[in-house]
Amino acid sequence: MTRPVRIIGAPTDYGANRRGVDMGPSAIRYGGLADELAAAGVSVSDDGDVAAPRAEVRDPEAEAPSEGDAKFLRETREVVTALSDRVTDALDAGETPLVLGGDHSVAIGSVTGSARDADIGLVWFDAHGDFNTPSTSPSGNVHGMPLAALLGVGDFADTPWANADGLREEHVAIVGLRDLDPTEREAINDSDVTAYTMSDIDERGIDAVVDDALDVACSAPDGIHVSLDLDWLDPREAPGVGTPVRGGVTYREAHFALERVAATDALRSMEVVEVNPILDEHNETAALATELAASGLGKRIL
Ligand SMILES: NC(=[NH2+])NCCC[C@H](N)C(=O)O
Ligand SMILES: [Mn+2]
Ligand SMILES: [Mn+2]
Repeated sequence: MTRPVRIIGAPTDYGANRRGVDMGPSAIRYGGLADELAAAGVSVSDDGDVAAPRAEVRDPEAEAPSEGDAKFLRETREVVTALSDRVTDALDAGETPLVLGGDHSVAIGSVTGSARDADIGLVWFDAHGDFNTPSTSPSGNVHGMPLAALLGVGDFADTPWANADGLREEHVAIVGLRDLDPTEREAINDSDVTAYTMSDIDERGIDAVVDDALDVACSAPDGIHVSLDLDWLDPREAPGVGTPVRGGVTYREAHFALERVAATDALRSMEVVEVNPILDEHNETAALATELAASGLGKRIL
């Protein structure tokens, strides 16, 4: 990893219906991110946070927060639009953007920013498909929708602020699925996205699955974006997440996967999301996010 890394915080919890995940960027920085990366020989700078307006302190003259099928969609749009520009700026400067969430809706900003004028691949490490749309979502929470939004699925067709220009379904791999809503399962099956469940990992091992997923993403010409939702890991390893699901990958499997990411030399941009300090135990999930980001960016044991 020769390119410098630029950290960009996206402190929003609008997509998770307001539950504390907006403190993720602070917790991850506090978990020692800059030191961890520096120790790995990565040159790193911190671009601070994008503005994420607090619903509580909004100008009373402003429009009321949006509700309905997708909660806080207008607020989410504000944050991810700003994030998207910051990510593109980092890439234009020859740096690798590392986005700190925030809930997973921030991926709409990171990936649109990374896929501007570039045909990129995407690996989505997650217990969930995040493939809902406003009309199919059972919760209305936008963090369950970013992948569908980026790909222009269903209601998200022709939503320029949320659709990633240079991203095609053929170049997207989801890894570690174990919790899907019925309509999401259908939409993923109908798409050209490649999806690997925890059963695939049980059967074939993390190495075969991750290598196949990376092949899918790396078939895009301009590098890959890696989106790491901390609920990808088993909740015993990562308790500080809002939507934990039993039966996730282990600590070692997660490091292995991110080391493989680094080995491709194709990493263009990355994000770690869904760290919720309110639900965490002694910041261990934030510290884990820090470690895994470092592995993805080239940290080696030896
Ligand atoms: N990024 C996440 N943690 N997503 C969880 C989504 C959970 C559920 N499928 C929903 O749409 O509400
Ligand atoms: Mn998830
Ligand atoms: Mn997710």
